[in-house]
Amino acid sequence: MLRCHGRKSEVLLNAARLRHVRKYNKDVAVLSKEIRDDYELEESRRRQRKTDWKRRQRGQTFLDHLTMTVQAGKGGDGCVAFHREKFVAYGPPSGGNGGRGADVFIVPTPHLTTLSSVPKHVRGLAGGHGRGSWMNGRNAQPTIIKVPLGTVVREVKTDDSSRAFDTYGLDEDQLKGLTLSERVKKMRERRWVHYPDAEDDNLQRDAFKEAEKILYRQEREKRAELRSRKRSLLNLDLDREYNSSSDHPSYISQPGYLVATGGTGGIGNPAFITTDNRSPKFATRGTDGERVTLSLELKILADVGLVGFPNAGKSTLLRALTGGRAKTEVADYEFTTLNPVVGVVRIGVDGGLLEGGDEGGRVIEDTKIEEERFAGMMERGELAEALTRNQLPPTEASAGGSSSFMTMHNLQEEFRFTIADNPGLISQASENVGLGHSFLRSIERSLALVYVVDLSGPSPEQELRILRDELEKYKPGLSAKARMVIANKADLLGGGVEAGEEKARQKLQRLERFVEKEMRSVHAVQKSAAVERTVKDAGVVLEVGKVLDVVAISAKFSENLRKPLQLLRRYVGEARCLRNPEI
Ligand SMILES: Nc1nc2c(ncn2[C@@H]2O[C@H](COP(=O)(O)OP(=O)(O)OP(=O)(O)O)[C@@H](O)[C@H]2O)c(=O)[nH]1
Ligand SMILES: [Mg+2]
Repeated sequence: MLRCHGRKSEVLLNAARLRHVRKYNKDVAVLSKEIRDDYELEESRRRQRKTDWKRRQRGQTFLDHLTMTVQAGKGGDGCVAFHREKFVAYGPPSGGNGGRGADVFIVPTPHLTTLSSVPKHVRGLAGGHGRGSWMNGRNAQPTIIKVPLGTVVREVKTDDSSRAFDTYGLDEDQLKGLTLSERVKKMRERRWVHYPDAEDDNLQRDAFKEAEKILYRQEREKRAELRSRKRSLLNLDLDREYNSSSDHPSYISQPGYLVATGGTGGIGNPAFITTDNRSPKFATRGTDGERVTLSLELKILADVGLVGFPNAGKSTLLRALTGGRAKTEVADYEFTTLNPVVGVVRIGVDGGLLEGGDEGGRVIEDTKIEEERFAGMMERGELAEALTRNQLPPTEASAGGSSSFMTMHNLQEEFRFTIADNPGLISQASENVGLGHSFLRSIERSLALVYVVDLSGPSPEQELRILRDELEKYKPGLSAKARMVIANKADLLGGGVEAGEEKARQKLQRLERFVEKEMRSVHAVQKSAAVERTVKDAGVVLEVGKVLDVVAISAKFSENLRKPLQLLRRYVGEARCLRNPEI
C-alpha cells in the first residue's frame, strides 16, 4: 500500500485517483467526498500554476514575427560497387544512384494561431545512398512546415544581414582560410566517393580527371545561372487553406507551397564507364539541398478587435456572438487568453444572430464547466442516444426559434464579419507588464475596436482610461479606431432585481458621462499627422467629437446583445464601404 508523506502528497494522490476513475469511464460518485475535494484543490492549484507561467512568459507565447532558415534535404551518395556472382570473377560496375533529398513545403493550417510552434531551423531529410546490384537510393519524403492561416512568407533579400548563407555561400565559407591543397582536398571529399583504397590511384587516372573537370564545369554553370537569373524572391500570402488542384496545374501534385528544393542524388560508378576505363572506382556524392532564409509574419485579419482588461469577459462575448463556436477559453482567472482568436459572427435577415441567442436564453459557461458537463454526459452514456444534427427532425428544429443546425440553414445569412478576442491589456502593458502588448499588432488592421469593461468592477471609467492610454502608447492614433464601449457583466449588479437595475443604471450613466467628457479628447488630438494617417489607413468614418456608443450587456447570459450587434454591423459596413466603394 502507498504511504503518503504529508497532506500535499495526499492531495496529489487523491487527484490522481479521481483522474484514474475518470479515465476508465467510471462514475466518480463512488469516490469519497474527500477525494473529490482534493481533486478540485489540485485542479485549482494547477490552474494557478498555469496562470503564473503565462505571466512569466510575458506574451512570448504569442509570436507573430519569425525569421527561419530552411535547408532542403541533401541528395544521397552514389555507390561504387561491382557485380559479384558465382563463376564471374570480375563483374561489371553495379553501384546505384543516390536518392533525391527532401523538398520543403509550407502549408497553412487553421489549427494554429501563433508562430511559436514553428521551428526556426528546418532541415529536410536526406535521400538514401545508392547500393550495390544497381540499387538506387530512396527519394526522401517531403518535409512540411505548418504555419497558421494568415501568415505572409517572404524570402529575405540577398543584401539583408539576417539572411543565412545560401548553398554556395556556405560552401565558400567552409573553405575560407585553407591553403590551396587543403581546399582541393576538401572539395574532392565533398564531391566524390572512392572504392576502398582506390582514392590515390583514382586521382592519377585521366578518366577521373576528365570526370572532375566536367563536374566542376556543370557546377559553375549552375551557380552562374542561379546567381545571374533574377529569381523573384518568394512571397506568399497564405490567407486560405492550400488546395493542390487550384493552386497548381493538375499534373503537379504537391503537398503545399514549395520553398526549397531538395539536392540531387549522386551518380553511381556505372555512369563513368568509358572505352578506356571499364571499371571506374569512383562515384559522386549527392548535392546539398537549397538553403533559404524566410521571414514569416502572422497577420490576423479581423473586422473588429476586442480590447479589455483581463477577466472583463471578452472571450465570453466572442463565444456568445458565435454561438459557442469560437474556440477560445473562458475562465475566471486573469490572462486566460494567450493568443488572439478570431471568430465569425453571422447575422440573419431579421438582424439577429444566426448562431446563439442575442436576447438572452443562452448561457456561456466557463470552458472548464462545459468540458466537465460534457465529460459527465459521456460517462453517463447520455450522448450515445443523442441524435446527430442531420437526424434532427426539421419540424422540431425549426419550432420555438431554437438555434440548431437546421434553423441555422433555414434562415438566410445577411451579413457576416470577423471579430478578434485578444489577451487582456493592463496598465503598463507597454512596459511589458502582463502579456505585454505585442498582440496589438494584429488588431492594428481591424476596421473598428471595441472596449470591453467590467461594469460590476469598482471603476469601469478608470479601466477605460487605462485601455485608451495603452492603445495610444502602442501607436499614437490607434485609439481613434475605437467605436464602442461594452459594459459587460451587467447581471452582476445585485442587491435584489430592482436595486440591481437601479445600480446598473447609475453606473452606466456615470460611464456614459465619462465617455462623453473624456473620450472625445481622442478626436481632439486628431490634428497630428500620425493620427490622421492611422485613421485614414483604418478607413473608419470618424465624426469629429462623436462620442463612443456605450452599451450594457451580459455576455454570459447573452442579454442585450442585439444592440451592440447592430452597431458593430454598422461600423463594419461603413468601413468596408469606405475602403471599397463598389460594395
Ligand atoms: N456574471 C457574469 N460573468 C461573466 C460575464 N462575462 C464573463 N463572465 C465571467 O467572467 C470570467 C472571465 O471571463 P473571460 O471571458 O474568460 O474573460 P476575458 O476577458 O477573456 O479574460 P482574459 O482572457 O483573461 O483576458 C468567466 O468566469 C466568465 O464566466 C457576464 O456577463 N456575467
Ligand atoms: Mg479571454
